[in-house]
Amino acid sequence: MSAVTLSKSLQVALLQFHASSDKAANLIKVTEFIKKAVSNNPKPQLLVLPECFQSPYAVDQFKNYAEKIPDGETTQLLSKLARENKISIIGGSIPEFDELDGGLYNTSVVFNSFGEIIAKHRKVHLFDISIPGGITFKESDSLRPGNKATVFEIPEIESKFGLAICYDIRFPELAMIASRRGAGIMAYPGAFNTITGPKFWTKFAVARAIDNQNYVLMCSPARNPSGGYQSYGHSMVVDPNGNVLIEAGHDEEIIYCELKKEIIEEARKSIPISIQRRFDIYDDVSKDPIVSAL
Ligand SMILES: NC(=O)CCC(=O)C(=O)O
Repeated sequence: MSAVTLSKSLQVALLQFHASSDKAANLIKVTEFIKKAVSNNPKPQLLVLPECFQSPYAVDQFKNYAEKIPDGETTQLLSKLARENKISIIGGSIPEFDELDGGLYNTSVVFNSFGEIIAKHRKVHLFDISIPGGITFKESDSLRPGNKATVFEIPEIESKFGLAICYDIRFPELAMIASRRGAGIMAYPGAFNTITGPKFWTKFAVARAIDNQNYVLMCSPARNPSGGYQSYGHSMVVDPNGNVLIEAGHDEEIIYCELKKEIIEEARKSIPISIQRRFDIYDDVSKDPIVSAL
């Protein structure tokens, strides 16, 4: 495992708000939430947005909100907001239209504090489920899956991250790959719902944190009673020992948290699972996967 890359202390903010069917209003809302978050004292160094923050979370709607990246208006707006506010942003996710292959993807774009795109993750595991009497959802009806794990570094805040989207959290490999490649933080923009959220959301956040002894950031849309898909909310930050440091309710709010490098180091030193792996009896998933930032 590479040494963990995290500045001594990092201030983060998770912005929990809901989207409506009005894209222009959604872009105004994200602008307002970012302005509010950066005016906090202490000012956060990194903002995390929710999954699908400029569109409804609906398979038959993604095409109507999809944009090219980087040319689309949402990517341009986040770049400008990152630059103007001198802040790094993990840009939740938006439906992306790729004109080269004609596909739609659920894509998260990351900006440094100069507004430059430094990472892009396309949701790898699509949310295709059917729970009798509960919820049926089939992202693959309109989306294509991404084909790589995403690990990136933000030099200005001296931190390395893994990035994945929502349902991706059910597959521990992406977080393992990131942590073994030096990430101290795993970020998941995600929109669990009122059926699977209460059962699984916190458990997965804690599991991915303990598996890898890293911080986990989960940023959800707020619940929107007048919308269709009901997001769970409960954005949270979990520390490397599996403690939930802060948790939102299900309404719109911003939560702030300080992440500390020494907590990761202590967790990994005192219970050194990271160096006790038995790759002689099972494979190291971080060895030759397809990984990149962009
Ligand atoms: N947006 C999603 O991928 C939802 C995932 C989810 O709810 C789950 O239970 O997993």
